[in-house]
Amino acid sequence: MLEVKQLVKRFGALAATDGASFDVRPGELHALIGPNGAGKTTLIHQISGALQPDAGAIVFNGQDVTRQGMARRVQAGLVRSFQITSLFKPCTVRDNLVLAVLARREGAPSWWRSARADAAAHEQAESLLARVGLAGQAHRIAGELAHGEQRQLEVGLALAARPRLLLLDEPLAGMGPDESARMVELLQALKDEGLTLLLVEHDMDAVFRLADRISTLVCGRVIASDSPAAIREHPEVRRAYLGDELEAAR
Ligand SMILES: Nc1ncnc2c1ncn2[C@@H]1O[C@H](COP(=O)(O)OP(=O)(O)OP(=O)(O)O)[C@@H](O)[C@H]1O
Repeated sequence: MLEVKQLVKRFGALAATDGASFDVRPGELHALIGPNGAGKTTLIHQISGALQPDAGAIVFNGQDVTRQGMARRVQAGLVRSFQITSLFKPCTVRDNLVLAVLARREGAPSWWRSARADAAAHEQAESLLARVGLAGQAHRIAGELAHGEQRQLEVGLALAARPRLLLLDEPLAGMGPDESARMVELLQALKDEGLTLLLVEHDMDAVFRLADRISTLVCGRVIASDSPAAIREHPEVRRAYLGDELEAAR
């Protein structure tokens, strides 16, 4: 579904990605791991279209999207989860999702109709609420949700774009154990629906529980792409990053 080929992104003298290559297969949850500063976020930004690579190629469903902008990629189904800062914090959870559904609709948005009166958008928003585990929270103000719930809503906003591949950058960051468990459950449910996911995550427990395959990025290069079992035993991965983290996740 996604082929990342020899991506290079330089910031001055630093090559944040330095010939990174890996692929994501349809229906899999693929995790991207690596030490701090390895280039994971820079890689995700290039895949989503937020950053232009200096060299290399990104192929999505057989189409070279390397020079396409973010909006075109989203239309094609390559969607990065929104950041919390793009929630409409003064609005309710339901209104956030209704607006996301309207924003992603094909063709010109019908702004002359009241968003609140759009039955189809409401129906889709209700289904998204249930999918991300916020069905009981529809009337709450988004800015007043707990951190973990805001991240669940953020996934809901991304799902409103009907992704074929959903990119998630550290969805468990800053969460307590209960919030993490809920997000892991949500990611597992999305995977069970058949959605393809690419996940950057430092929580090795979650990564090894959820991932079908794992790519390890070190100094801007993917040094191994394999099953969790093979990555766990991979000598170079253990040496570069995972020795201690893997023992803890066992
Ligand atoms: N806009 C930028 N300008 C200059 N240097 C940058 C920029 N963005 C990232 N870098 C540098 O590129 C390298 C890779 O950063 P990146 O954030 O992609 O790593 P990461 O693997 O996501 O790290 P972490 O796990 O800590 O989030 C780092 O050395 C970082 O300081």
